Formats: sequence, structure tokens, C-alpha cells
Amino acid sequence: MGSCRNGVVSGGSNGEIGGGPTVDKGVDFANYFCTYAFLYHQKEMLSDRVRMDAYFNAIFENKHHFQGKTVLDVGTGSGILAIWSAQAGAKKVYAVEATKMSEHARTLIKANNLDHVVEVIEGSIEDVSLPEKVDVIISEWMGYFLLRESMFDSVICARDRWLKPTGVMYPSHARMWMAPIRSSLGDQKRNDYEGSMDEWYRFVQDTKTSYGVNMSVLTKPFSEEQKKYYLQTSLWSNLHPHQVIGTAAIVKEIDCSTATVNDVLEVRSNLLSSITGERTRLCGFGGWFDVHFRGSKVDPAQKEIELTTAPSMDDSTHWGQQVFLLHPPIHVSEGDDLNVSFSMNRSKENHRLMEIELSCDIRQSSGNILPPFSNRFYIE
Ligand SMILES: C[S@@+](CC[C@H](N)C(=O)[O-])C[C@H]1O[C@@H](n2cnc3c(N)ncnc32)[C@H](O)[C@@H]1O
Repeated sequence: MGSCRNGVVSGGSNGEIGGGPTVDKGVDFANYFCTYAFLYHQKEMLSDRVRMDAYFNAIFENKHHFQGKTVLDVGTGSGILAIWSAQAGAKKVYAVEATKMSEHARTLIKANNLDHVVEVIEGSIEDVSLPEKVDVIISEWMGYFLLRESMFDSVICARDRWLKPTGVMYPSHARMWMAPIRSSLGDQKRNDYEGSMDEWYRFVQDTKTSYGVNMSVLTKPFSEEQKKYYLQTSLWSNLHPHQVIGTAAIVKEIDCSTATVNDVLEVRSNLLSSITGERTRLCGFGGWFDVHFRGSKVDPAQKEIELTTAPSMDDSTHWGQQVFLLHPPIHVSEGDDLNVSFSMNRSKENHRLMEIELSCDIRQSSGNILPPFSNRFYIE
């Protein structure tokens, strides 16, 4: 089938992403889906207690959304959300999974005596056909900094095709956040970059001496490649809340019941943040997300649940935070105001990866304005 406009794949072996380039399904499988076919990877998600508790509580504290209802689990993986939906009283659960993990899900569901309720369907959600519309769509689609992986496109596709007009989305809302941070990672990455360039210069010298070829013409592209890798690629980090040195700002808010692919193709935002710490170094920015389970306007949650991936001492998640480092860091003081202009687009080579442009003006508490800076980052 595959009739989704703006889905990742619109049918056949290739497809269009909303307004973007054609996606080769085989390449997408090799680059993206393949890791989800491994139990070690599913186990990593199943061991994330913050994630698990949030979905578990969202379902079992809101059983009225599930009892006697039909549910679609988009990207069921091991089948965990489908199992909980059935245990909460769903009359029928369609559990769709693109990879061979579907076979493990089927085994697990049978072993838990829920195979009379949960039907596992192997295939891309864009391609499968269900016999009916559903009351609930549940999915754990969030990637690093929310939108990496672009899996929300698939949830939108499922919603537009299979959710009843009265249906409920789990989760129902999502937000991206950003805040200025201090970190020693920047010094480390700068050293790594410089070490790599020193090694390159030795290599150029050796190649000339030993083999009579001068490689120095490749120094600039090599340096650019290494800069991208060491200095411009965002880092996964589990930030301590003390590393956040200013107010956090919302970058993007998404209503999962109404958002379109176009709404998330590009994220553009102007953010204001004030430095709250004493004199310190602005080493970069941390990005994270939260999602909420609120039900819908006509059928609200009895108990709203939040899943946050914000810096935390006790409640860290496998998503951690994405760190965007500044080279060199900038000295800032309490009361300095940062005016950040942020934009995030999908990488042209791989629509599941992101490219970010971030520029920033700093107005010091004295009224002095520091020269603005601008950086490009990659979420790989
Ligand atoms: C983040 S995992 C979540 C797995 C499981 N729902 C859980 O919460 O533990 C996302 C899963 O969705 C699957 N998936 C991603 N895009 C899909 C699509 N378009 N159609 C079907 N499955 C998809 C992946 O293979 C992966 O197993």
C-alpha cells in the first residue's frame, strides 16, 4: 500500500520525504532499521527506567483510554508497549514493526498469553494495511534531541491513516529544550583535534620522505573532516544539573495530534537565556526534550505523565543530552543575556540525521555587547 503523503516512504522501493529527496528503502534499512533488529539494542531501551516508568504509568494510570479499545503500536520493537496496552484492557492491539524484531515480539506476546489480543505485523507502518481505525496510537519514536531519526514522520503517517477522529495519541505532546552549559568536553575535543592534525603533519612528512609523494594539498580537506568530527559533531552527554549555567528555553513545541511533517522538517527558533551562575565559562549549549501524555481535549488523561530527558542527578535516560560545543569558550557572568538564533534541518545525505545553525549575541549585564558568533553543528 503505502499511500502516506509526506511519510518517509510513500510506496514501492523508494519514496519521498516531505518536500525532500527520495529515500532508498534498502539504504534506510541498512543505515537505520538494522540496529533495531538486535535484542541488545532493544534491551538498552527496556533498561531505561525513566522511559519505562513514564510509558508504564501513562498506560496504567489512564486505563480508561485502553479498556475495550483498539490500539496501534507504531514500531513495537520487543512488543513492550503493545503488551502493556493489552494488559491495561485493550480489546485489540496492532503491533507494527519494520524489522525481524517482530518475531521476538510475537514470541514474547505469546509467552505472556496475550496473542489473542495483540497481532504483530511485520512491515513499515507506511506500507501496512489494518482492517479498522484505532482509538489509540502509542509509539516511542523519540531520537536524540527529539527529532533525530525522523521517526515521528511515521507516527504522523499512521495517525493520518488509522486514528479515529476521536482517537488519542500516546504521547500527545513534545518539546525541545536548550540551555547554556559549562563542560570540560570542549578542551578535550580541541586537544583531540590538534593531536589528529599533528599526526597528519607527521604522516605528510613520512609519505614525502619514504614514497616521494607530497600529500600536503590534502591538508585542508583533512582538517575540515577532522574539525567536523571533533569540533562540530554534537556529543552525547549526561549533564549534571550544575553544568547548566543559564535559563533553559523551549526550542519547539509539538502537538502530536495535529503536527504535520512540514512542521518538523525544519525547526527555527529565537531563544533568550540569562546566565544564572557566577562568573563562568560558556562552553556550549545542551539540548534535550520532554514528552507528555495528556490524552486529547475531548478525552483527557486522568493522570498526566511527563517523560523528561533534562539534565538530572538521579533520573538520567539513554537519550542523555546533546552537547554543542563552542571553541573557544566565552567568559560570562550572572545576568548576561544570550540571544540565540537556532535552526535545525535534516541532512541532505541522510534524512534521519540533523544539521544545526546556531548564532548568538551576548549582552553583558554591564550593557556591553560581545561580538556575535555563529556555528554549524551536526547530530550524527
Ligand atoms: C525506539 S524503538 C521503540 C521500541 C518499542 N516500542 C519500545 O518502546 O521499547 C522504535 C522501533 O520502531 C521501529 N520502527 C521505526 N520506524 C518504523 C516504521 N516506519 N514502521 C515500523 N516500525 C518502525 C524500529 O525498528 C524500532 O524497533
